[in-house]
This record gives sequence, C-alpha cells and structure tokens, in this order.
Amino acid sequence: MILVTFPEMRPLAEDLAPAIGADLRELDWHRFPDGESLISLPGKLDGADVALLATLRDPDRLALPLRFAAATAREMGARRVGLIAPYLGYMRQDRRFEAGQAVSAPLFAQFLGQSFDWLVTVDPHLHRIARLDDVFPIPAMRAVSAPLLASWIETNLPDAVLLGPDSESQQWVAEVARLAGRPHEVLRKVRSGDRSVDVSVPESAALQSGTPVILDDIASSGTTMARAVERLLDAGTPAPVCLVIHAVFADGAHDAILSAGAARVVSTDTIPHSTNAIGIAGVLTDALRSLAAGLDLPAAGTPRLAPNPAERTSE
Ligand SMILES: O=P(O)(O)OC[C@H]1O[C@@H](O)[C@H](O)[C@@H]1O
Repeated sequence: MILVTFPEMRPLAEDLAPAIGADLRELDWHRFPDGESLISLPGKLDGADVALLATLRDPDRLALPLRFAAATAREMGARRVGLIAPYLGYMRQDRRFEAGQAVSAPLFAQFLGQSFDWLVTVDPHLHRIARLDDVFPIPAMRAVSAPLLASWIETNLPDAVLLGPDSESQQWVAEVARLAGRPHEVLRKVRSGDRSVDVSVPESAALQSGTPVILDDIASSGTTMARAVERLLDAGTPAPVCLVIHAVFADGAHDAILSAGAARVVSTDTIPHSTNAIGIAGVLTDALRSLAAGLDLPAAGTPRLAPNPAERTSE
C-alpha cells in the first residue's frame, strides 16, 4: 500500500506507515493567491492500493483538494484509493432540525463515496445514524479510541471521576469508565445557539470522590467544555481535566476552556494540536487490518503502539 499524506498529517503518517507496512509519500498542496488549489502527487502509482491521509476539520477547505487528489491517483493508475480521515467532519448535522436545512452527514458521506473506495475514521459523531454503513456508499470502518483514553487515565489520573457534559457523550464516557474501572456521571446540557450552552450538574457523591475528568468526542467552539468546567467548580469540585477525542478547537476555544478554570486539556492526535497527548496510530492500524481482510487489500502489518505525541515533539 502507498500512504499519501496531506502535509499537516505528516507526524501521524510517520507513526502509521511502518505499522501498516506502507510506503509513505506526501502530496504537495499549492494555494494560489486567489485561493484555488493545485494538488501534486509524488512518484508512480501504477496498480497500487493508495490510502490518502487527511483529517476533515474544516471540511469545506479540504473537500475539493481531496477530490482532486483521489481522481489524480486514479489517473496515475492506482488500483483503489481509500481515505483515512481520523476526524470525519459534518457528522453532527444528521437530521433536518428545521425546515429547509441540508442534512449534511449523508450528503457529505455521498460526496466522499464518489471519490473513494473505502474509508477509515476514528470515533465518528454518530447518534441518530447508528452506523457509518447507513450513510456511506463504500465500506467504512470506525476505529475506537476508548482503550487508549482509558489507558491514559489509568496512568495519569488513577482517581478520575469521568463526566460526560451531555447525554450524547454517554456512549464515550460509559465505555472509557468501564475500561478504566472508574465511576462516571453524565451532566445535563441545553444548547440554544452555537456558543450559547447551559450545563447543570446533578447532586452526586461520586463527584466529590476524585479528580473530575470531562470527556467528550468533540470540542468545537469549546463552549460545552467551558460551561461544564464552570458548573463543576461552582459545585465545589477540584479543577477538572478536559479530555477530548477530536481537538477541533475553533478560534479561541482552547483558551476559553482554560480561562473557565480547567486544570488541563488533553486530546488525541486525530487533529494536530498542542494538546495532543494520546497517539491513535495503533487503533487506526487495527481498523485498517480489519478492513483489509474484507477488501482483499494488502494486509496491514502488526499493530505497534504509537509514541506519545508530546514525546515526539520533544525529540
Ligand atoms: O460546544 P462546542 O465545543 O461548540 O461543541 C461540541 C459539542 O457539540 C456536540 O455535538 C459534541 O459532542 C460536543 O458535545
């Protein structure tokens, strides 16, 4: 397999390529002064199975470059072209909340399915849509970060009390708490706008029994995390640690969470960010191996634990 990475994903690509036995290449993405993109793929692709690595934060910016890259790989002779998207954007708009709205999740899945033969992602935001297969017209596999999050908690915060900021976070929090052998609670959230969120904290003895760790799949504006931090401090807990799978972090989000009083913000490296502390190459490799078995792809190699991204940057 040939792994072709978008430039910003190079650090994860360097963990992933040896683990899956892929030849690593980086595409060139030139931006013209008017904002148009020129994508260039390196080397020959004749008959190769190609995997593109791109994380879909800011998916509007990436959509056309992805389509150009996939089409060009085919023109250069690639046998199949897959997409490894550690973060898969647009999954939250999974129904028409108001008349006339686009239901973006299936539309974006169809868009990607027109360019790629398969897809692997990490913990997609699926709620009313149960499975990736329900919206993707191509084989789509989800890697699960829960074992990595649980292991991080066991090592770094053995007295953690896991807290989901809203009912949608129940699925992540319950599983990580089970794997880490720690208690968990789910807070109540009411959202009235993009940055207008109210969180309330239930009375609970568990809250006072350890270090609060707020766990969510996505921090976007950071408002959910920030309000949860404030309400927990109001309830008399120690400063919470915020653990997020996908560090989407719109402008100012990380600072807003810290200003609210969080002790620390930690994320996986599905999206490059200064808070990355948990490497997901191992679970991506597992997912690629499962997919490869079903698709007659070149078998991915033996999974290896990825180095901690924080350690990587200090090398
Ligand atoms: O409050 P922000 O950070 O904007 O949005 C993130 C929240 O929106 C939800 O869909 C996510 O699961 C998370 O709870």
